[in-house]
Amino acid sequence: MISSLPPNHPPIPSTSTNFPTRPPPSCPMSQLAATRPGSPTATHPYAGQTFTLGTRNSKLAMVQTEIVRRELEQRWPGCEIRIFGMTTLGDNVQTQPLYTFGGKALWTKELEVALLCGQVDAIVHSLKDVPTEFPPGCELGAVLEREDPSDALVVKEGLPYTSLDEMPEGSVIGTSSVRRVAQLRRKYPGLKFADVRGNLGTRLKKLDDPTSSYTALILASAGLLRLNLGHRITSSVSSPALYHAVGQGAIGVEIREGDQRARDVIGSLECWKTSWRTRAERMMLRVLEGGCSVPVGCETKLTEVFVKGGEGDAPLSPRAQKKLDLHGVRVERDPNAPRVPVSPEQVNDLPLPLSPRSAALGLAPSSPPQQPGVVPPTAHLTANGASVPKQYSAESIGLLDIAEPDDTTGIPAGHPAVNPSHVCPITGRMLPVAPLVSPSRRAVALPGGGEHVSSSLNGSGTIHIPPLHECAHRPGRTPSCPGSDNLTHHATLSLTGTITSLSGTHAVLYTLSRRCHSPEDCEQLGADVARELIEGGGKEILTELGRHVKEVGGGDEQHDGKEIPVEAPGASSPPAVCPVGIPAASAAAAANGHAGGVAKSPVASKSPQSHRTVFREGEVCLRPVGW
Ligand SMILES: NCc1[nH]cc(CCC(=O)O)c1CC(=O)O
Repeated sequence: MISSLPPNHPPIPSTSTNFPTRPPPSCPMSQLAATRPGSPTATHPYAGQTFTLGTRNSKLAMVQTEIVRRELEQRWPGCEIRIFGMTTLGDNVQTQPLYTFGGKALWTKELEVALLCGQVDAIVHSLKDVPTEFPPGCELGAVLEREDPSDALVVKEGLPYTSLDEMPEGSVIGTSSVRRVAQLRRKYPGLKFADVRGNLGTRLKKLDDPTSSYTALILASAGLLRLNLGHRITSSVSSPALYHAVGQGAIGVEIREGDQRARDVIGSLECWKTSWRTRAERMMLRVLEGGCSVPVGCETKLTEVFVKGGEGDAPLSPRAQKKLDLHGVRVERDPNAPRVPVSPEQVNDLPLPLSPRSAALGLAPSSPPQQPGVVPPTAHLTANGASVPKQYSAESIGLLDIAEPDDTTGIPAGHPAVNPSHVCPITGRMLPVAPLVSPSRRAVALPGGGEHVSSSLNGSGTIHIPPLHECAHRPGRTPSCPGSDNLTHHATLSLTGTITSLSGTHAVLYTLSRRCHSPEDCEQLGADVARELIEGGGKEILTELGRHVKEVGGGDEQHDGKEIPVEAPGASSPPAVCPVGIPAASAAAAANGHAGGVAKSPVASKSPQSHRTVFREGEVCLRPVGW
């Protein structure tokens, strides 16, 4: 185990009886903390205590747990962080295709027992493998910043292919995931898909073995990157050909329900953006009643929105919140307008309507970057005209205009606020600047303290730069505000969900983009997308898969290298016709550039008898390019 760790990786103990003495934390932030009043120091209430992280014995699980340990040591100096490795059912059953043996807790059950009996204080998981519902007594303590969530193509050593498109018919792609098989069969009906089991190292060995039939594997990019195997990624396989798994690329840490110490300690690791995105994804899967072994793919995009009443302020009053909900891109479909494919990225870049104030000032809204040949999304969207001026009265609700800041800094390039003393020493990123920067790049002062620096952007207004201790990435939030970073977050979240039949012939996809103000809003978005998918034909696809699994499941023969069957034996009829299902051939043609007519709106595609999708204010639902 240790000999095969990535270069420069610290040694990893495999049992709790073999803990090395940890060196004193060397993080610059902890030193900074010790010298700054009001920030956490080694005298926090948990100093001197031991905290044990449980995880699977696989190399990836151990590397991810090391990441968690390092982060905790930085945030909680004086705590001893131990690692305890365990084997799970998923590790033991190597001969049966994963999707055929029931139980969603394949990788988690044994660890949860250890957690509940106090053997460990937290469990470090790949969030993708964590069931959407926790057993009684367990809860999710934190979700860490996401690694690349995409899937990756890894071609056998010595073969010249650089993408799936280049592979000859009959090439064998190794993967044990029904999600990958189903979606890729849809776009590449000529390829063969075969099971491949074992940990990442084992799979790569099987791939490179010249006697094996595999041409390539599809694996999660995140796992390869975390194991320093990024050089094996031949290319990324992402939407619209392949939507990634729910939670893919994120590390989730499970704790005992109500364990305040764990909530404080583990909660300090939370990345709110990843958490919001994965909450939406996981709620979608939960409503679909699927586990990690269902052909459900997704994609999320979160764009932070800064509003007055944000960082450092008290939450908005219910009245202001209600008005805020009304502030957004209100769109409805014009049935006569031409349908134009729009990518999920573009959904987030939809131009915002002008506030009356901006309009009065003659300010232009920020325009999204346009791809050559792609008609701007507004071409088939109509803002709900008459009520707009009233609704978008930013002044009346104390809301600033909204712009798309640079995701990492929130500061427009060249702004005087870009000053090295405001760079977070943990992430190396600029501290967030709030409030935002309107389409005209104006900014105003926020109440609630902090440094106020004049902005010369437009010669008006000031900009709020939080002092270092307000940095969202600061180490261990003080125990006086456990599990909370005192920030009020607002974001536009876009979630695409897709369900594909194992044969690749039936698929349903739905995208919804909505302004969210809380984690619960994100979950609601996930539930709404799930409902649309179910009503759009996803239910039939999942039911059919369930039948198939029942029929082929239960066998214990060696499955490695075996082709994954298209349908259950005897179940030759396709799933009940799905209203928005798109036959593989036309979908493949669309993906190859003959997109005409594929960007069918879910609303338009539904018969009048079936339910009608009513867009709520602030929602956008569009079909991505190539689907
Ligand atoms: N079920 C296996 C699993 N669980 C998490 C990862 C990779 C890391 C991640 O997706 O977060 C993998 C391997 C893979 O899918 O290639």
